[in-house]
Amino acid sequence: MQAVTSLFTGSSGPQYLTGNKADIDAFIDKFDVFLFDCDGVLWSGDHLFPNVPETIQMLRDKGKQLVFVTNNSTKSRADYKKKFDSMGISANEEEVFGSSYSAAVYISRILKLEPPKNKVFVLGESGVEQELESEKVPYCGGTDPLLRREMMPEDYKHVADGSLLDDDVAIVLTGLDYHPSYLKYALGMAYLRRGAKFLATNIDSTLPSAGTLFPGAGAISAPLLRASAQEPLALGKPSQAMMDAIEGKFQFDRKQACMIGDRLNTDIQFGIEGGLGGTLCVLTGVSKKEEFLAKGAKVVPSAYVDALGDLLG
Ligand SMILES: O=C(O)[C@H](O)[C@H](O)COP(=O)(O)O
Ligand SMILES: [Mg+2]
Repeated sequence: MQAVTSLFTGSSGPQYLTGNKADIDAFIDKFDVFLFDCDGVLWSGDHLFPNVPETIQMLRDKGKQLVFVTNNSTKSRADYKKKFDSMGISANEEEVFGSSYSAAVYISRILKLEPPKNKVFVLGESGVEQELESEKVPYCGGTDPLLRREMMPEDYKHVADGSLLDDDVAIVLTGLDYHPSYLKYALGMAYLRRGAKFLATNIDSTLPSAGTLFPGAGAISAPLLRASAQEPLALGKPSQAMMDAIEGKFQFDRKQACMIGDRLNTDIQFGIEGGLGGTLCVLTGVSKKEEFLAKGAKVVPSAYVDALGDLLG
């Protein structure tokens, strides 16, 4: 893959901003809009990183437009509003654009499948279900307690003869699922073999939480990729379908926008491929500075900080 570097990456590589107030202020002044990743930038699971609410407020006080762009599909925009409130972060539900919403919008407004054959089989949590509901897209699977059980001998026959399948399913959508089961995978595979479209909210391999890494959405969908020999269309970062939808909803000049994230192959690549004015890598999550400082690094941000709170200078 051709190296993708940000417009503002000086010849000397990405700018290290931590501890340099003048450079921080100059960097912030370049942009009117900040797209914020969440996991690994604002928090790690339920652990809020230091000075995050103050940093968000500082940018608001400078009149910056903020959009929260997360690949974490387990929560809906309404759920994120609750999480922001619980952590004292001033943010509105309308400012959230998650991968579950991105997938729901793609299905309802781009695919626009005709009922009744427009149902989605979900391998994921309630965030996906809530966003499908918000777009009036029918679904099954997901958090259905009937699927959180052992595969029974008779299930094989009922999957094979179709009696356990819903004939209206036209899409299999995978996200981060904390309750995967062999039965869910068996149903997902049966729908794909019937010709259902294979979509994913995102395919991040890992999830940063509690200061370490856990299996991510991509690890959850991997068994289906292997079993079906099909690749899903991923609608989260770095998908440019998501960037186009965000630009359409929030109306901003990409050159005046900066993507802030902790992961090179989602957040930073998303900002760079989207032609944004800049990207800022925060080192409290997945990616390490050695990855983008290395000679010939493939994805290089414009600048980086040790932690988001460093922007307070
Ligand atoms: O596995 C996942 O889904 C990701 O690790 C998680 O969603 C990342 O969320 P983000 O950093 O985009 O907020
Ligand atoms: Mg992240």
